[in-house]
Amino acid sequence: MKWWKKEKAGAQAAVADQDEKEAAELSDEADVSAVKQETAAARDLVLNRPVPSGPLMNVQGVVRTFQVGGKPLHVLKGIHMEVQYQKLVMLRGRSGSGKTTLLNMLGGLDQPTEGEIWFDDKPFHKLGDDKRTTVRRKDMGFIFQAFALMPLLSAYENVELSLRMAQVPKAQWKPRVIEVMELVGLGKRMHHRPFELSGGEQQRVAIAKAIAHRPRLLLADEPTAELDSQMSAQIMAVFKNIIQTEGVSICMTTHDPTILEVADHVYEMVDGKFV
Ligand SMILES: Nc1ncnc2c1ncn2[C@@H]1O[C@H](COP(=O)(O)OP(=O)(O)OP(=O)(O)O)[C@@H](O)[C@H]1O
Repeated sequence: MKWWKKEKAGAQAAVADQDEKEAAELSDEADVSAVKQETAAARDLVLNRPVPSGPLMNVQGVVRTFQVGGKPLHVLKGIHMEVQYQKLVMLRGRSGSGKTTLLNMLGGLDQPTEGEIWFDDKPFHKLGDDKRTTVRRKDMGFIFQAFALMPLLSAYENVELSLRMAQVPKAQWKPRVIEVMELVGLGKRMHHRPFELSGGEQQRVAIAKAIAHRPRLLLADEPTAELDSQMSAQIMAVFKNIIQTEGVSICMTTHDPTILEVADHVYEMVDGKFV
């Protein structure tokens, strides 16, 4: 497991005990239909956001060099790319080509040695740690190869946890969790725990969790790597659906040539550069 995946899992574990208690307090008797209307209104607001003509994310000349044993290791060697609003972008390349390193930059989990990353017309590469964390929590969602779900919490509670972490007001949790679980096709299985769900279903819970707080950008590192071709196709169908219904943009890495056709744009990475 890569370090930033561990960091995220650790942060979630720290609040898990408290979350389990609070999740138990949720009552099924709440007036779901009234709050569902509020949620629909919030979604309309998101979808009616004006879509600017420029890209959501613009990467210019990004270089990332690590120092390994006192020697420079050049992993990214001048990356230029764009993620347009409400599009699906794939980063394809062999293991070790630098895809995850680039995804870490896009998500603000690491910073470029050189170059610029503009997010929503703001210089993301210039922000300090705190401001980057704020942008990440509010406007970005992450999906990982290992599903990063809390095993003791139900699918519902896992998604609710992400709303708590994004500091979404508690009154919105229930309708929003139900909405995103229905969106990923798990409306009838949301009270199951991860071990009671298939790999594809667990990944759909992870998607629900990543989009629940209405991010603008979804970053996914090999989201279909552990799935068979049928489940991978389902995940890609969910991605296409949430671009339409949630107005999100997606950037994902993949090794899998069979899913490339659903991308709006594919960047092929070889040894730290696009070809
Ligand atoms: N923090 C780091 N310190 C030193 N080297 C690193 C660091 N992070 C990544 N690397 C190196 O950068 C190279 C690219 O790694 P990266 O994980 O980005 O590749 P990848 O294309 O995502 O591979 P995979 O598909 O296997 O995940 C590798 O040689 C890796 O060892």
